[in-house]
Amino acid sequence: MRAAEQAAMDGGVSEWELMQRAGEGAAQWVARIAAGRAVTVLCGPGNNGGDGYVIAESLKRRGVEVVVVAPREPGTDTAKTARSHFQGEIADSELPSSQVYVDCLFGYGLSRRVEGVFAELLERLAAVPGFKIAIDVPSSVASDSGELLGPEVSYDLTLALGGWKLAHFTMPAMAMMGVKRLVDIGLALPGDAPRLSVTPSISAPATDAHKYKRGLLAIVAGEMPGAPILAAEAAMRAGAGYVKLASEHSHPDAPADLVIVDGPLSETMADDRLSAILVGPGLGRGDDARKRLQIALATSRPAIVDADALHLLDPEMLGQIDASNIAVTPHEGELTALCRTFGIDAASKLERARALHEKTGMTVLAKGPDNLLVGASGVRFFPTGSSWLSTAGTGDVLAGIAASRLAVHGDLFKACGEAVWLHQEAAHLLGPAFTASELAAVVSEAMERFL
Ligand SMILES: NC(=O)C1=CN([C@@H]2O[C@H](COP(=O)(O)OP(=O)(O)OC[C@H]3O[C@@H](n4cnc5c(N)ncnc54)[C@H](O)[C@@H]3O)[C@@H](O)[C@H]2O)[C@@H](O)CC1
Ligand SMILES: Nc1ncnc2c1ncn2[C@@H]1O[C@H](COP(=O)(O)OP(=O)(O)O)[C@@H](O)[C@H]1O
Ligand SMILES: [K+]
Repeated sequence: MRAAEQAAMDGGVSEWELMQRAGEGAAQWVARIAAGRAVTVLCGPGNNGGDGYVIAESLKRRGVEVVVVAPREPGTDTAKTARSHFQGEIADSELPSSQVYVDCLFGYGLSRRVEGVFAELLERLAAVPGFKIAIDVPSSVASDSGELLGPEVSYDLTLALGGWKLAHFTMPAMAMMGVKRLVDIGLALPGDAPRLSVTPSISAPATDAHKYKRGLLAIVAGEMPGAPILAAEAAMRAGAGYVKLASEHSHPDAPADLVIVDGPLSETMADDRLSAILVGPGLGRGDDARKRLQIALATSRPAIVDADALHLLDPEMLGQIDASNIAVTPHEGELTALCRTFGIDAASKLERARALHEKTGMTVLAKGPDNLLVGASGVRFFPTGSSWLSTAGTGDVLAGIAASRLAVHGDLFKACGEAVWLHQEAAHLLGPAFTASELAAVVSEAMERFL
């Protein structure tokens, strides 16, 4: 953001002009929400506070009753300019009772824990009823990590200024932001900046499609039969023309349309029509599992590696293959295990996922409420999905969808992104309290949104 703002200023747009755009853009939202009700604006000492004075003045001009609470005088030149343009009432620390609150204490300049008068104000803000709006980011949130550096306030709306910050899509910060909207202030973000994933567009099979052309996916089963079946159920509904389960177990409950191959894995993997491989769900973690993983990866086919397999991957195994053919889909615990194995010591989820990608060449989909994808096309965050996804087996469904998409087009980064969207849409269709197999069953219905 600082680079983008600097570029705009080098191009002749002053910081004051940017602040006016940000403040006016935010004030339009606030005025609509206030709908005639009184508004209290909390202004901090930096440019986030400056935005607050612009918002307050703009609201006043529109006839809205406004009180500014500012425990400190502005410290930056631009915020001082903004302050001087505000003609209304300023209180120094008491939070008046109001129906709409606008929090402009700190933005991306927050650099240490919020304490003293600012912490007290945020604690009071947390306790009062009313509609609460965070400007740019909630004031106790570190915008680059999503870490909480002060009192937790539950906001109804967060207005990001000029561009999304990492905190907008990272836990724990994103959970307190309410609805999120972006206020455009005319900045051009650098091409390699982390971005929000855009809704994918999925094509129906070509007119001349047949099952192999649409993609043959092999799912490598292992010790536990349930997980690969769940993945297969999802994969059969996510685009691949042919899904095979390579298993040495009997699967009496497997659907009739799933082909189960029980011969030696090396023979199944020798089929040169294979477009993609999924290995990990239900694999087990013993010697046999390790061998199966090695056989699967030795094919050099694009692969989704998930669940148990994430505890077996190590630098030695990757040393023998082209790891750029692999996407891993770890949850928090699996990401920690991978970082341990590959000697990565980084603090935030983004830094860990990025380091894992850079060190190994693998595409990394670090899943969870704050899904994050790092790979050949950069970094992508995703809109928040249904928290009902937090149930056993939904990870297997995600892996099945990703592997199926991979079998269709062979692009790891794209497959992982599409999988997150399809997974979330399937959850959305089901509403509350579904099971993983119900989730797998509606993946084809979810597909409709993206065709
Ligand atoms: N630079 C620009 O071009 C623009 C910036 N804008 C706004 O400016 C914000 C960033 O402004 P700043 O960089 O001035 O930073 P902030 O306004 O976020 O806060 C920084 C100020 O607070 C102090 N501070 C940091 N942590 C503190 C703590 N825990 N307790 C007490 N004081 C603390 C700092 O020393 C500094 O004075 C953005 O979030 C956005 O709202 C917008 O106006 C758009 C244009
Ligand atoms: N609170 C949540 N909000 C949104 N999505 C979630 C939440 N918790 C989990 N998920 C999603 O559900 C899936 C869970 O996967 P995982 O942890 O591997 O479960 P399992 O191993 O039981 O299949 C992931 O895709 C994750 O992103
Ligand atoms: K703020």
